[in-house]
Amino acid sequence: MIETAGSEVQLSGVTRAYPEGDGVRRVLDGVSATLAPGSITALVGPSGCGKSTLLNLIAGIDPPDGGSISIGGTDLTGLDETARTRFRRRHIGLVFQFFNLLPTLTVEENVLLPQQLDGRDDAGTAQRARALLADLGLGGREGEWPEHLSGGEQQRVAIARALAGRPRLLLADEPTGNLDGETAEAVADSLVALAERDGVTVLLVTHSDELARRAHRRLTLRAGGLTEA
Ligand SMILES: Nc1ncnc2c1ncn2[C@@H]1O[C@H](COP(=O)(O)OP(=O)(O)OP(=O)(O)O)[C@@H](O)[C@H]1O
Repeated sequence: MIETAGSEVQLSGVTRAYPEGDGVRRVLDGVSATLAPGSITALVGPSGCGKSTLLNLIAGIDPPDGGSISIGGTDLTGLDETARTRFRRRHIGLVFQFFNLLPTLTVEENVLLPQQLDGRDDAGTAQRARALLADLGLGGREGEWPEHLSGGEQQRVAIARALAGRPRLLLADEPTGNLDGETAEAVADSLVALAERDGVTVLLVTHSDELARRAHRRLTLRAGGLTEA
């Protein structure tokens, strides 16, 4: 049993606007929610409503214009960019629609990269990376190049990379959006099963009802705010 406790995520009055024409468009207009530790939440909503924007704010990639984002008691909005990057590397796993694997690194090197960047690549890390790849059906594929893998296999590598550092929070932006139906279902099952096993808190942006159904909870972002649905 792996001991990883997910963090509680608290969003309070989060706002974010982008320039539009001569004015600004308030994409997020006071978003508040609490994600329970170890919960899996699907974030849905119409195209352009701000789902990726919100995910990027929670990841600390961008700061919000207002409000606060707290992960496991750490207020991200109180951190500068360097500290947010360090926090993200240490505590947050990210999965993207287009996998974002580095083509010049092998499968295992891709999985280990975030921890190398964080100075945490010891023997235990490599062991966990290999175990995760095996859990994801990629045992024996560690030395291959990403481009030799199918889309579903590449996304499994990205899931291993996201979980290898024992994150407290996993953020996934359309993780099955670039996969065909059957592959998408298998990848979704793996992601949910491993997240539940590790007890990691998960927020998944998705247009897929199949994926949203696997979550414990569904939040809809519409007109700048979140509703339970
Ligand atoms: N860097 C930016 N500069 C200006 N406008 C932006 C920027 N990023 C996003 N936007 C705008 O903010 C709005 C929300 O974008 P976002 O990508 O967060 O939506 P989304 O809900 O994830 O959409 P989709 O489901 O289509 O991926 C869109 O109107 C988009 O054009």
